[in-house]
Amino acid sequence: MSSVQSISEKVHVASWRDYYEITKPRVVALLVLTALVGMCLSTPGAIAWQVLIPAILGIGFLSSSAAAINHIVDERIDSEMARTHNRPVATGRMSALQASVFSALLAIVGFAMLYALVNPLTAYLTLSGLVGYSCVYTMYLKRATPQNITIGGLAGAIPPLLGWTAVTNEIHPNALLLVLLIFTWTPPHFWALAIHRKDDYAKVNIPMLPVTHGVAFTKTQILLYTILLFVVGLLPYLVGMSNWLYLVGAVALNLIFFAYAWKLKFNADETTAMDTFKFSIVHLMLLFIVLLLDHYLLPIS
Ligand code: HEM
Ligand SMILES: CC(C)=CCC/C(C)=C/CC/C(C)=C/COP(=O)(O)OP(=O)(O)O
Repeated sequence: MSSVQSISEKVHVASWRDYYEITKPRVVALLVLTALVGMCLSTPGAIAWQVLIPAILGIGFLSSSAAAINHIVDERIDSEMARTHNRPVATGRMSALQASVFSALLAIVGFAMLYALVNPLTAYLTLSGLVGYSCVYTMYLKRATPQNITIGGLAGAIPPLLGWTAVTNEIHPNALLLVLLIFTWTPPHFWALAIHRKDDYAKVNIPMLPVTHGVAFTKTQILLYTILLFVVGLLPYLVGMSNWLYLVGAVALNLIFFAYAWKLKFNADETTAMDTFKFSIVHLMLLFIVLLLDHYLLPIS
């Protein structure tokens, strides 16, 4: 490291790129997509842009704020793990104060937009997602129990409900079904990565499942969750919320996810865990796109 670089790090020279990075933009993009699908599925009609735009921005801002808090709280462990050591707050390019001010601004603007331009129910539910992820999961569960991500996953699963309530101002069972889909998807999504990064988590004493219960047990759990996800994936069709197009898409995607999990359990090579993790992201994105296509191409009368 050059001396210029080390001096600039000490005075916390954060660029716009660092601010962007601490919002976890790709995670938030997928969260917002699931919220958008929740909005669209809540009504057969079109969504008024006066609701659509503040809802998407408000949910996006509060999720980004939560992601920034995660970077602040995890400064020490992030700086010690290979995957995260170069993060803006962990390296010191950005101070915790800078990140806190940025996060607070995002939270205030996001909450105000939802409260004033969407509805208070959506504002409070989104705030509960922020508290769930940044306080309950990051500050407590992550460090306390190997079931951290199964329970904490509820915060990341909530966006379809937020989209739904933004349009209808009510908590509908179908919206909860979309939440359940993401809730069931989260363990195989994360544990596949955790297997690959097991040594990182062990080094910083974070009790992720592969560290506490071993890789073989975690692989079994991943396989079982993909079976559960297959069953949960049938529900939108079975309750009459979605049509055959969704059913075909969900069955295909969930079978592929199961095949990855099977390979991971019984025939893994060194790339299988990361391949499974990467596929999980494509899987969720396509699943929600299929929900959307099904909703608009094959409307339920
Ligand atoms: C408690 C629940 C969850 C945990 C513990 C978790 C964990 C992780 C971790 C550790 C990464 C790697 C991040 C990195 O290396 O930068 C990741 C990536 C990702 N996650 Fe999750 N995740 C969760 C829920 C979700 C949810 C609900 C979504 C979206 C609906 C999501 C979408 C993504 C995406 C898109 C990436 C790729 C990010 C990138 O390439 O920059 N995750 N997740
Ligand atoms: C308002 C609302 C819906 C908030 C939810 C916000 C949100 C960003 C959820 C994503 C979950 C996630 C990426 C967890 C990983 O955290 P980690 O600390 O285990 O992963 P890391 O080591 O990569 O930081």
